[in-house]
Amino acid sequence: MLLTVDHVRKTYPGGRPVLQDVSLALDHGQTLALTGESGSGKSTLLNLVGALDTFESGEITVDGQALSSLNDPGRAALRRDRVAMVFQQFNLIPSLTVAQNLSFHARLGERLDKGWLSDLTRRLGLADLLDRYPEYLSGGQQQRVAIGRAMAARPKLLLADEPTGNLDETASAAVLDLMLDLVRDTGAALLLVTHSLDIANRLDRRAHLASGRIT
Ligand SMILES: Nc1ncnc2c1ncn2[C@@H]1O[C@H](COP(=O)(O)OP(=O)(O)OP(=O)(O)O)[C@@H](O)[C@H]1O
Repeated sequence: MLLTVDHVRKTYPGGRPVLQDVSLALDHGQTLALTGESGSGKSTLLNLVGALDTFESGEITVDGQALSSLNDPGRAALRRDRVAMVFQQFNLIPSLTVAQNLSFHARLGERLDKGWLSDLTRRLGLADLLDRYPEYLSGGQQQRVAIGRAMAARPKLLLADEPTGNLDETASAAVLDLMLDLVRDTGAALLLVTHSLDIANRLDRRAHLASGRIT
């Protein structure tokens, strides 16, 4: 298994547990849609898997690494080398051009493969936009850059939090197609949070989060 989430519990300070007892597993190359009501903890779970936040009990393993055993540098290395994230708000770096955004993560991990990057740029339709800054791009273009930035380092696991949530129907369809193609071609696994059943149905499996558990 590439990812296992085993009886994970997460409580934010001063609150009730958001995740009570969450377990799921994802194999290499598999795609899983995570659905659930607003506030059910989907982003929380994604952040835990992406080692952006910690949990109080249970265990998460990513590519054989138990996250509870990692210190801050270990978590940073996991995010740099094996996991990539795409967010609803795109989260591009505004002071960097498209070209610089695209290579940013791969450079950090010293995993920049220029042939792959130019292939990605072409596939994502970004070749004519490389010198632009994010504020001069449409939402769909920004999300294509974010996907390119995520996939440039060839992550084993892509985490996507409502990646089409800010896009119109046409741009959503294009972004989803590109993301699924890239994930399949690179053998990456995908854990994708969505409110859309249509999107969830395009993925291999579906998990629903409610009352702090997968149902
Ligand atoms: N940093 C935080 N500190 C305290 N509470 C938080 C924090 N982040 C999220 N929460 C709370 O945890 C619960 C789950 O939030 P989360 O964002 O994971 O849900 P979600 O399922 O992704 O929701 P949505 O679909 O609306 O994005 C919510 O009640 C939220 O208010």
